[in-house]
Amino acid sequence: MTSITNEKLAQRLMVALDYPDDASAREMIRKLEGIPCYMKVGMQLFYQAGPKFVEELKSLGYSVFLDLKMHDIPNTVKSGANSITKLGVDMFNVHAAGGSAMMSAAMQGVEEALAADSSLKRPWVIAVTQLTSTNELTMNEEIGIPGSVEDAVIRYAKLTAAAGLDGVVASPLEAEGIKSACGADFLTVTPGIRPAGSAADDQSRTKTPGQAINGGCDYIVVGRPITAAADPRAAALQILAEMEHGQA
Ligand SMILES: O=C(O)c1cc(=O)[nH]c(=O)n1[C@@H]1O[C@H](COP(=O)(O)O)[C@@H](O)[C@H]1O
Repeated sequence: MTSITNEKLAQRLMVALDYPDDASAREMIRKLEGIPCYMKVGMQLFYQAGPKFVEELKSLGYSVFLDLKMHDIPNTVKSGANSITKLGVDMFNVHAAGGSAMMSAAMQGVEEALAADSSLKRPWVIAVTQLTSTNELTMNEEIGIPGSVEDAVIRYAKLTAAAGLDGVVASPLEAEGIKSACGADFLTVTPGIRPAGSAADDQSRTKTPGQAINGGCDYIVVGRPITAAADPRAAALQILAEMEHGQA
């Protein structure tokens, strides 16, 4: 049976609270009560529920990944990162496609917030490489990046590491390559997680929770396989069990 107090696993499952309002998100949080996990707040929920909801999650004791995927000119991303750091989140992201000046500016925004308020904790800052919904055909023919997705992801990961960020968002297929290119301590946060037999939905590059953990992913991000399940609590426990035992 899964030990739901296992702190290590608690730091490795991130539940994507992709909901249109705080009431619906709260209902899911209630169903998952006692299950150790990060909570991920994305654009849909944050644009409706805002900083207050982040505060609520923090007061409930959750670690929070604020997934707003910033991608703008360096000065704007620096200011955004500064504001996000003041929210007290544990992790946030930018797009690596914004380039190294933009990513360094994000880090500067974080540092300035910390310098102004010593009670703040430094959040992990990570960069999205190629979205897990992207396949090679789309990347080559629509986005205009040649070569394999893995090569493009690793190129972005190296750029991200050089800019001083803590890690990347990538698919579980690329985690091993990222670790060998950027070092074991460079974080791999991986959506595109689908338990065996579940629908891929709009994800293109997927692995099961067990395969992801075996493949060196540090954190796995799971939305619909938990939130759209008939019994979300059972689905989350099943994923934790698979993570713990490393089953495919
Ligand atoms: O940054 C992210 O979290 C992210 C990056 C990416 O490349 N792919 C991706 O799916 N995500 C997010 O991860 C979650 C995956 O949700 P499900 O597909 O429902 O498991 C969603 O909230 C996405 O916004």
